[in-house]
Formats: sequence, C-alpha cells, structure tokens
Amino acid sequence: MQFEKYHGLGNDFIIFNYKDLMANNIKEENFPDLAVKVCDRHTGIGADGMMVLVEKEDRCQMIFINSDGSIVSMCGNGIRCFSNYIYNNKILDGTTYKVETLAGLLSLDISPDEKFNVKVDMGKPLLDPVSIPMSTSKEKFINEEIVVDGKVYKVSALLMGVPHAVIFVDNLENIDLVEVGKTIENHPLFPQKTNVNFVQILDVDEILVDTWERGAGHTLACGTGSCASVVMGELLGYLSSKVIVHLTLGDLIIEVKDEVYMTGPSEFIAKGEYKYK
Ligand SMILES: N[C@H](CCC[C@H](N)C(=O)O)C(=O)O
Repeated sequence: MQFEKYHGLGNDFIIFNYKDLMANNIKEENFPDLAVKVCDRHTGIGADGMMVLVEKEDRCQMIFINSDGSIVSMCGNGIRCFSNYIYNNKILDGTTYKVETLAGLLSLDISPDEKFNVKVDMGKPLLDPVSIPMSTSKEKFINEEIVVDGKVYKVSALLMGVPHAVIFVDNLENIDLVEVGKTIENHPLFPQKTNVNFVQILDVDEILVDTWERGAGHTLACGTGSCASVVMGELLGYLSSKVIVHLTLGDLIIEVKDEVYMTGPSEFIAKGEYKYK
C-alpha cells in the first residue's frame, strides 16, 4: 500500500488513504495491528502514530491510531501533517479544510509556505471529570495532588480532544518524565488513561512543554498537550492567552479565545510502498 510519512515538530506519523487500504483488502478491524507494525522503528517504517484519510464530499475524516494500536479521537501535530497530505495530494481545494475527527469537526487554515504552517481551531477544552474522563467525585481536577514514588505532583486535568494531565514544574531537567509520565498515564484516576504534560514557565507568554503520551510514550512534541498546558496555565493565572510553546524541534503558538487555536508547522518526509504482513 502507498504511504506518506510526515512530522509535526518531530511528532511523526504514517498516513494511508482509506481507499488504498480497502483496495489491498485491509479491513478496519486490522487498522490497530497495521498501526503497531508500521510504527515499529525497527521492523516497520517507524512513527508515533498512524492516520487513515477518508475522503468525503467537502471534507476529510481522520482516523488516528497510536503506535500501540489504540484508536484515539484527536492528534494536534497529526492534524497539521494530515492537512499537508491533503494539500500535496490535491484532495481538497482552497486553503481552509474541514476535518472530521472523533473529537468533532475541526477547521484548519493552511498557509502552504515552506514550513506549511497551519492554524487549527482545536475546539473548546472540557474540565468536568465526566468528559475527560476521570474517576473522581470532584467537580474539577485542578492542582490536585498525586503521589508517585513518594513525591507529590500537583496535577490538573482536562479534555483537549484527548485526555491531558498538566503538571507545572520549576525545571524540566529535574523530572523523571518516563517514570512519572508512565505512572500517571496508567493511574486509576484515568479509566481511559491520559497524556501527561510537564510545563516549565519561562514567562507569561512563553513555556517549555515535555510530554509523555498515552499509547506512544515520550514524544518530541504534542499539539493537544501544548494546547492543554496553555489552557490550564491561563486558567490558573500563570499565563496570558497567547503563548509560545517551545518544543524540542521548534515552536507552537497557542491562543485561548472562544476556542483554542494552535499554529505550527509540518513537514513531508517520505512516500513509498508498504507491505503489510
Ligand atoms: N501527539 C498528539 C496527541 C496524540 C494523543 C494520543 N497520544 C492519545 O491521546 O492517546 C498531538 O499532537 O496532539
């Protein structure tokens, strides 16, 4: 099957077209197994996740699957890569794309410059535990304490398309991201697990974010996680409503208005033929 590989600030994805998968007799029930195999960085192509594009009348649908095979509703860096694929393959016209996801219908404004910057309306965050979801009787879960290996972490949780836990720290270098991230990802408070974002504030409009992703592990960037971090920082009075998020390979601009807007680049890496066994 024909694939294309893209990355959004190092968060990398393999994209297939649904029609091509069907033509190769790949059933939807095989998508999770295909994702695990194609995302393997030794025996596959290698990626943090896989996306399948379904062409529709005036929009496209994005099916997103983590590298562990879990199907989830949304991916911020992924949807910018997805729009790059749409543009390159001339699937939709114009420079505003509508993309259907399990988190809802999203609107993307593309500027096909050399960095292919895209502004995505990421929708509204949800803070009620039922929506996230969380197993707690609290009305909101903000700056609540979770103990990991004897250390107390102040955790704030929200749904930004997908579940996110946000932890503000003095210095990212002092955090055992893998250990703490993995523990909170799988904490009983999160019945569908969660992504975990560690945030270091540089200024009211400038932060560093490092993310342990549900179903994908430590990634170089997380778009929904960057949005979640700014939403929570603004809510707590730490941040302004427009923030530069510094990630390993570059920056995202996050604006919290009526909805949350994310602007950032994506890059085509390769295309080719993948043999699914
Ligand atoms: N990397 C993605 C997040 C994927 C979310 C996925 N890890 C999950 O919620 O299970 C992003 O840029 O928003």
